[in-house]
Amino acid sequence: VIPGWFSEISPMWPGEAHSLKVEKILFQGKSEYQNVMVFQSSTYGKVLVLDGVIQVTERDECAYQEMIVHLPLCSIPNPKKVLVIGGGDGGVLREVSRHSSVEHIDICEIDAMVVDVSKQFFPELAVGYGDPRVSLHVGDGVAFLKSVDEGTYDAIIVDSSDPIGPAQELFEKPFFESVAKALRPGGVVCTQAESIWLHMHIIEDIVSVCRQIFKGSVNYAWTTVPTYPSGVIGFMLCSTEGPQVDFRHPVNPIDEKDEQSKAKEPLKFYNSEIHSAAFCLPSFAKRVIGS
Ligand SMILES: NCCCCCc1nc2ccccc2[nH]1
Repeated sequence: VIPGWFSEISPMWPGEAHSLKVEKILFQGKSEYQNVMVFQSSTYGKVLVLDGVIQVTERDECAYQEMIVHLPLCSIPNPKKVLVIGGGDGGVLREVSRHSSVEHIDICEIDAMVVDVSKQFFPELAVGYGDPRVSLHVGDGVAFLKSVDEGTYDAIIVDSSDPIGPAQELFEKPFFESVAKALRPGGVVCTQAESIWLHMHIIEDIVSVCRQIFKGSVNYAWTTVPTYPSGVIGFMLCSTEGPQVDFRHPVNPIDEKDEQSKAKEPLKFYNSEIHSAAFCLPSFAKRVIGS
């Protein structure tokens, strides 16, 4: 261990470790589910770490939060009811609330410490909790989905950590089946779906499960996040049977028309061109994922 540096060593990326220079450790705790740490980095702002894995940094979180939200929500004409599984830092909520058509946002986060730590150290992420349309449920997303009526949501966003730890069940077939049930016909889901450089086997399994369950369309998109190992992370975008969803051509572009977005910081990463480009894959990934 080099003093003053945080190295992200994890079985999720064997043989490599991204490092950030540490100015000061701001919080260290152990919740019911995981170790939680916040530190001030020298060049990426504040950093949230769960069980030794970087979840967000102030400098590059926009690339992840904006894409995981606007790729699904800009692909359907009029999203009204949205569910977020995970996402306890609040960044996803901030992005969903840019859509003026949205009437209600449920968020189910298993770890209350993540919510509290975000409110204390990441105000520009936790701002998402201030939206009156938001209702927070602290608990297991698997159980929450079993409790909702069929066809409740237009969109479900699964902003999970990784299959090692509390989020493990969010990568398994029963969970995807309950997501499909909770969506209306032509509803959409977007899940955190690992890295094509590191996790092609995990992605292959997720794609095959999704193709069995989601009879609309199944797509993989990706973005660049410098503080995620391999510099990229991807998303599964699926729609249920019903009104066709063409994820590659946003029907509901987000721009200044949404008065909510006027009240907010302008988008730093997402735009309609990068939306379409996100679905273009390198050949080694296309062979596995299919187009
Ligand atoms: N909710 C935050 C999503 C990121 C979780 C941590 C993480 N960081 C990653 C880097 C590469 C591939 C998958 C990853 N998963």
